[in-house]
Amino acid sequence: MDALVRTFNQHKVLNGLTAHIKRGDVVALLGKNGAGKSTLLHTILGFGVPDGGEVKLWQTPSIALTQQQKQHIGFVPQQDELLEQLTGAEQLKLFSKFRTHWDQACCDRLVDSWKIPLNTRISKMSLGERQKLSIVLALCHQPELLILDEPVASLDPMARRQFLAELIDIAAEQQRAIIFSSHIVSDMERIANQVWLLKNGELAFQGPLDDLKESVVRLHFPQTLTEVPTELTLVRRQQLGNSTTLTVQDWQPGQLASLQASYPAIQVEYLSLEEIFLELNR
Ligand SMILES: Nc1ncnc2c1ncn2[C@@H]1O[C@H](COP(=O)(O)OP(=O)(O)OP(=O)(O)O)[C@@H](O)[C@H]1O
Repeated sequence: MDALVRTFNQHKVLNGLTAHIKRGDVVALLGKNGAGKSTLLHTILGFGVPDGGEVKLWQTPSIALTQQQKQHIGFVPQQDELLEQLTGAEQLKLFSKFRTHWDQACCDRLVDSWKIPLNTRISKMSLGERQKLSIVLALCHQPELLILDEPVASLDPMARRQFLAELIDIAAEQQRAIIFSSHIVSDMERIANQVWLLKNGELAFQGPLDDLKESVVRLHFPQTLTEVPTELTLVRRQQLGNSTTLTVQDWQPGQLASLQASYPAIQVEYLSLEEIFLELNR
């Protein structure tokens, strides 16, 4: 996508986003409630027309994808789009009929291990059962691009783990691109290799997860700092008794040596993705 803009009621929810994905990428899409994650995913899928810029999949604008290209996309929406009046089995049969690459063995395996009650009418299924069924539909037609909008919100911890294991297997094949939004940041940290961090309509960070984890750190000084070293990009300062902690971004490991010249006891703490997300959204 290039310079992508989406505006609702004169508010630019997406304000000029540029990013690219390729096979093997597993992108964790992070952002607070209302940051624009679903809007971005829907626009990538061609469900909404950009107000500026463009999104292309396989060199085709998303809004002009052919039926054949759409066959290569798997999507788990935040709110499922299952047909209430059908049973699970009927829904699977109907969906698979229109998919050229349907993998029945994958479907049987997931339905069995997730104990999806296929004979139950979808309107009577629990939220978690519906979410599992949506995931089966998205995963088992072997899409080249898999887009998951909060796919685990209603899953119990066991099902969540099984789902993540499936996703890790799919990601390991390096044949697909996955974009995954979730508020369970620790899950994303286990499977993602790329991060898009949406904030105020822009990508506050986009790039490899490892780069993000190296660039946002906490520096512990066992003394009260009178001033913040000018070479640091400060995110937050905390004072606890006589020690000072600085959370910084744009950290370069090479900076440590020069800081140690003035502060020999300085310590660097690397953070989890969840902590980084919280720090950058404070
Ligand atoms: N069709 C629409 N019309 C008007 N405003 C919209 C529309 N779709 C989204 N918005 C607004 O755009 C903003 C982003 O919404 P979006 O659903 O993309 O956020 P999100 O990051 O997915 O949030 P959450 O984490 O709560 O699911 C919100 O302020 C929302 O009210």
